[in-house]
Amino acid sequence: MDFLAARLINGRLTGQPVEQVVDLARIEKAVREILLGIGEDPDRDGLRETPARVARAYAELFAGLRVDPAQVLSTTFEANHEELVVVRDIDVMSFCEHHLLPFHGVAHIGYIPGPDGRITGLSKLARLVEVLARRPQVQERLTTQIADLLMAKLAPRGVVAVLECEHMCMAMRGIQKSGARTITSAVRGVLQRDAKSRAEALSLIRHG
Ligand SMILES: Nc1nc2c(ncn2[C@@H]2O[C@H](COP(=O)(O)OP(=O)(O)OP(=O)(O)O)[C@@H](O)[C@H]2O)c(=O)[nH]1
Ligand SMILES: [Zn+2]
Repeated sequence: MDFLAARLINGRLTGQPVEQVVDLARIEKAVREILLGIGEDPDRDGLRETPARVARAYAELFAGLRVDPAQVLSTTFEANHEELVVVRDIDVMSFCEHHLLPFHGVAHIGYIPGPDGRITGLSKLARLVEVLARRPQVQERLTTQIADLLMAKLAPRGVVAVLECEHMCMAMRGIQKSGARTITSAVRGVLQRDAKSRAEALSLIRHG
């Protein structure tokens, strides 16, 4: 585990330096080619360090690829709480895998702990989002992965994940529609089966 990836899991800076796990030289070479491709001079003063900077930035932005998201949810607590827990407005910054441009917005996550009442730390929900978002993604898969991992690791009675994001590939290029937000949701367990529980969860998410 390298420094950047370790920070995503638990904030402790342990593990290998990032240079040993990401091929920075390869990224640098590719960025230099891109600069040449767009007709720039990669050797001019302002751009000379750019390939190396972009390589370091990519190592950070895609650090989630080097983390097993299940590790994030390894700490759980007993709480005997079998009611809904909702964390709203978790910041999401990810990259569409089609254009490698950012999409960003918020995630709302809710779950009903299982019969053993085990809960996880609230920050772990945000860490889970980070680990899964710092990869080439599509919003639908990111949403599904969040819900499925929570189901697998916490064995809750139900899970809901809702993401609202704006995609830079729609805003800055192509159709050039800024401000359009894409909403995706994934519902599991009792929240999928029971309309009343789902309506309660979604109303907390909408009106929080
Ligand atoms: N479903 C989904 N589509 C996405 C996501 N991020 C980007 N896209 C879309 O991926 C599609 C790729 O379509 P293509 O036709 O292969 O690529 P393109 O010619 O660059 O498409 P335009 O963006 O329409 O110019 C586009 O419609 C993007 O809006 C995402 O998270 N989910
Ligand atoms: Zn895109």
